[in-house]
Amino acid sequence: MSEDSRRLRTAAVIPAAGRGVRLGPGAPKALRALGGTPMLIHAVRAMAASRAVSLVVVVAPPDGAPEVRALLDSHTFPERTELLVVPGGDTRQQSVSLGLQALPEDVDVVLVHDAARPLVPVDTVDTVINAVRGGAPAVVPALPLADTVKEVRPDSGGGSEPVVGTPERARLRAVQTPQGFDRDTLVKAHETVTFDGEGATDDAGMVERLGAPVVVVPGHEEAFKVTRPLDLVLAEAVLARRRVTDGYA
Ligand SMILES: Nc1ccn([C@@H]2O[C@H](COP(=O)(O)OP(=O)(O)OP(=O)(O)O)[C@@H](O)[C@H]2O)c(=O)n1
Ligand SMILES: C[C@](O)(CO)[C@H](O)COP(=O)(O)O
Repeated sequence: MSEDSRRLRTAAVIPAAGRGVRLGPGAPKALRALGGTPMLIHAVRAMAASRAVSLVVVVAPPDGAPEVRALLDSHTFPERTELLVVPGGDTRQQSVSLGLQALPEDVDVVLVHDAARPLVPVDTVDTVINAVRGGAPAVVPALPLADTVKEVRPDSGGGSEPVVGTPERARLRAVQTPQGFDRDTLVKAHETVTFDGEGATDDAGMVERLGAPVVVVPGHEEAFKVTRPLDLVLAEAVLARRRVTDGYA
């Protein structure tokens, strides 16, 4: 049996090491409550809801791995789901790299999913996995934009920014997670691609730099990222509706 034919497992890496500065003061964002349960627990359950996902690697705040392990141990997940916890880094990119390093050899498909997207539906997770299993090396769930987007020249000072252009909206997509990858492609991207400034804002962007194809599949409105306080209000409302209509825990 070749090495590749033994790799048949799908894992999810959940970067959860961010502070959540834009959400305001408090605990690290992934540990803040949504419907009385930490956002991270919702995100892990969202990945574990897919029958294809048998391993979830949680990337904890750098000094918080023991607390995150204890938190996971105090909640229930499907029996089929193995959970690992590793400490994260200073940037999202570093945290994802540290999560990838923890993957066992038999994993061939990797999802990378923000802890800050706790309510992604399982159908979206499965759509991404199926597209990777169907042969795409990198798959991104995304939605068309509601707003028109302007490209500006930032840092011009004085509170106003000159507009450089207006990209054609019909060609733009707002990308979400989980992003799905052939493991070797994603690892190569993390080992070889470097970004200046803010760094890569998503993993698919790193794979694009490798020159490998990246495809978009339909995302979901409820896969939005909890970034600012208003997002938390929306997340609480979605969760409350699910609890009434779907019996969601
Ligand atoms: N050093 C970091 C920074 C971010 N993340 C994770 O990357 C995801 C997306 O990042 P974002 O929403 O920007 O989270 P924060 O960095 O926590 O937010 P902020 O920029 O407002 O501080 C989150 O699940 C966050 O925990 C991470 O694992 N390690
Ligand atoms: C990966 C991501 O969620 C795709 O939209 C996004 O780029 C993360 O950005 P953040 O600034 O780290 O939240």
